[in-house]
Amino acid sequence: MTDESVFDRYRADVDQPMRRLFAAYGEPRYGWFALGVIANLLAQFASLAPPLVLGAAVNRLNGQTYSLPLVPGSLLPSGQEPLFWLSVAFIGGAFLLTGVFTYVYGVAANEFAHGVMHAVRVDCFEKMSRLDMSFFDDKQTGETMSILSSDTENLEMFLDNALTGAVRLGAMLLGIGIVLFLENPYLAVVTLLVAPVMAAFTYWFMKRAEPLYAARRSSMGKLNTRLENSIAGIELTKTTASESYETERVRGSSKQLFEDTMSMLRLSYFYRPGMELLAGVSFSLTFLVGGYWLFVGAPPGATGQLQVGTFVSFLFLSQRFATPLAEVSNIIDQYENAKASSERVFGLMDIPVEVDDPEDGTELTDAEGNVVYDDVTFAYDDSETVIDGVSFEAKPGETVALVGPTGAGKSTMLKLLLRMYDVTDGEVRVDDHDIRDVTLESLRSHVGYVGQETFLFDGTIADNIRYGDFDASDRQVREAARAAEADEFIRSFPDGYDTRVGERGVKLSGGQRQRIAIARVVLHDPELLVLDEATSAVDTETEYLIQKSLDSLSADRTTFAIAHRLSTVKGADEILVMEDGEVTERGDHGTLLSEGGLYADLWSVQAGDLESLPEDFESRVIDESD
Ligand SMILES: Nc1ncnc2c1ncn2[C@@H]1O[C@H](COP(=O)(O)OP(=O)(O)OP(=O)(O)O)[C@@H](O)[C@H]1O
Repeated sequence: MTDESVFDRYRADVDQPMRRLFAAYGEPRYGWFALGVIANLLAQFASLAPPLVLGAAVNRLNGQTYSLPLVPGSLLPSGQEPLFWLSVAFIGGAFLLTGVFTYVYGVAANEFAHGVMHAVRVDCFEKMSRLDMSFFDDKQTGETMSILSSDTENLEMFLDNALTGAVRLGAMLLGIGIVLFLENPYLAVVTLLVAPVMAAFTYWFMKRAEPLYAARRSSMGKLNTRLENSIAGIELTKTTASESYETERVRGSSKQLFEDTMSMLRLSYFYRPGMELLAGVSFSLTFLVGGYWLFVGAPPGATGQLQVGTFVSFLFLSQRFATPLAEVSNIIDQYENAKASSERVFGLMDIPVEVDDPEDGTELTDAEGNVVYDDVTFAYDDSETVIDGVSFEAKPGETVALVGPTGAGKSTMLKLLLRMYDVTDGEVRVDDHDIRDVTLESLRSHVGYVGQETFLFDGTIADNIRYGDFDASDRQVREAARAAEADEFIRSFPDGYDTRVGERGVKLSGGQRQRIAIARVVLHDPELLVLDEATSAVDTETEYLIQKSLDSLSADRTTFAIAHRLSTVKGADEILVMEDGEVTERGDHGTLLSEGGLYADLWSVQAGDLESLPEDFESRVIDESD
């Protein structure tokens, strides 16, 4: 469902993701990268020394000269015993150096890879938190989570393992190639004869593997989305006894992933032994030609003698080919994953933010709380108009109530004030500023919002009241809770204000969560208050308590209240009755009752007086979009 998403649109336009990744995130850490590469090269070169020393020692024992590539013979001692000790020192020193360089390489490569991963993750989150509400309306949670976790991990794996693995492989091939040529060019050609075949085989593998990796990634994404959805909907699954249905759905997605993984692995398992076989061919050829040279005489085209020690070194070194080459499939695997992951990362980063801070935005300071909706029209995305030419004014300190049938556009109206979305036409002004001209932070910090459902972060009750005013003292938190009629129930918990609320606040009742949300607003003390059916989800007794605290909260600040229970907004300065995105009636409670319109009918319904309803009542209150 989320597969064909806004992500795909921007992902498709990401150009050269890996280059961009290096330019944007690699650059500040190039020092670590360079150190890692150099240490890696040195470690590889040091590890080539023991077979060469072994070869030289064997030569000496056969009465031939003890020589090492790149080491001038004049520096070497001539006696057998000093040469023995020198060999021991060389071999010991080579292992020591390999160890030290491998350590340096490990530290540097990880600093680089994890540094990039950390920066990418934080930037992705920062970008995500600035994205428009409409992005979240499309429910991209699973996809966004997987970018923040598994995609950044893929990048880390590639930068840490594969990139340095590739460097190591290159260093190994280069180092072995050079050493072999220095030792014996003829035999070196024989040993390296299979290298072009290996390259062709690798190319073939990469071409075949690419679509298989893509298929696997896609089924992995689908499975994640499925799991995300199934876990989020566990309550519905249980209440409708649909566990087996959900399991079947997960089984289907998991089976697809299994099959795609197996097709990929079948190719991969074919490649790895294939490379090992080619490395074996290289070894056998070296053995064949070198052995022939030693036992029979110079092979066609070769001149001179082959020393036994040189032959031993060759055999050891040509064996070294196999392991790093077999790693190529891992490197390709991780490269493909990282490429797709950086596409996803930059796909997210490239999503444009519509509702953003204006350039040179004004700070809304000391708002008085005058709010004007001036001929406001709004539609979500490109769909039909939800608010249609609405105008009204709320003077500082006034309460404006919005009532009307479900789907009429009441919540949408208030979301426009918070700039969760921008108006399509007209403007919303606070203290004579078009809200699009002031900074988002200063606008929102002047508005307190209590919705139908309250989200609480996992943490303590005090943390949740303090959310948004993080420096508030314990005393201020308690006072706010008292004003929100929450102090009493909070203190009845054994841990009081330090009680942990559980994920999303599940350990508290709806009414308790709502009172915590109100306490949060009281503490914040905003000039504007938005109450979107703040009491709809609670019982009558709690509603009474909440209403009491809301009444005192709204007494001296501009308040917008949406209510289905009309008794809660009876005292509002102005009541706007909305139908199909338009304000069809306006006035205070008395005026609206006397007009005998929809408001008066709704009031009759709530008073239980169904007899007096006009015939068209039902058709007016039924949401046509349902
Ligand atoms: N995020 C959204 N994306 C697209 N359309 C939306 C979105 N939210 C609401 N709508 C549509 O906008 C219209 C107005 O919805 P809104 O929530 O503002 O109505 P409401 O009057 O507050 O309803 P209720 O009283 O049921 O909360 C509805 O037709 C709804 O389907």
